[in-house]
Amino acid sequence: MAKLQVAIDLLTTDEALALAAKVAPYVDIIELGTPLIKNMGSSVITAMKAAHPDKLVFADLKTADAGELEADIAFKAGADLVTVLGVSGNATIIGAVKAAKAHGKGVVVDTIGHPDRVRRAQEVTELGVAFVELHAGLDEQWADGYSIQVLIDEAARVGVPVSIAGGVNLENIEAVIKAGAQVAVAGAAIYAAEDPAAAAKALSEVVRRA
Ligand SMILES: O=C(CO)[C@H](O)[C@H](O)COP(=O)(O)O
Repeated sequence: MAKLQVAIDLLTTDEALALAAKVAPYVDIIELGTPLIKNMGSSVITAMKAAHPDKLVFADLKTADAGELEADIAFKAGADLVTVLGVSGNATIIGAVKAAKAHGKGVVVDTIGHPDRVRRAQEVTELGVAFVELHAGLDEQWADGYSIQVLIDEAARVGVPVSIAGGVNLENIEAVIKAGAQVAVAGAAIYAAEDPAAAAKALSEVVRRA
């Protein structure tokens, strides 16, 4: 069954824990955003895993180099999944996968900024990653003419396990899942909602139904 991942793009551990407490009943994966980890360090990973041991904690490291070292830091802190950039070299991804195997955890490759997300997703799947995130980042989403449909079309033809991130919301999440994404990632649609718990609940109901 497909999963719902909340991306917590807030800036402090207290804010992240407060949001997670509201939305945890409705999500499968709790993502700690890159700015949050940069601001708070790996202690936010430890705090989130301690608060939600039954959830997968996803550390959005966006590692570009020293894959084994950075992944090891996050796994030791309590992460279940870490991200490595698809634009980095295979050696970086292989290093992170080595750390994941040592800890019994997983690596997700984030295709942000890659000119051919589908081809890179297929390539890196061979390296033993858990799944690949077809991702349009915040800056790309804010550019004129952005549509999540491009990610939905890519998911439909990629043929390897993927998540989709880049403006997932209640209007498009059904199409995201129906395109074959195993995980739908929702950030602003939850954390910026007036009632984050209600937003997460509504998204999760579509994911379970689709
Ligand atoms: O990793 C990210 C930005 O780099 C975000 O967490 C991801 O894009 C999901 O957030 P949103 O649903 O707001 O796009």
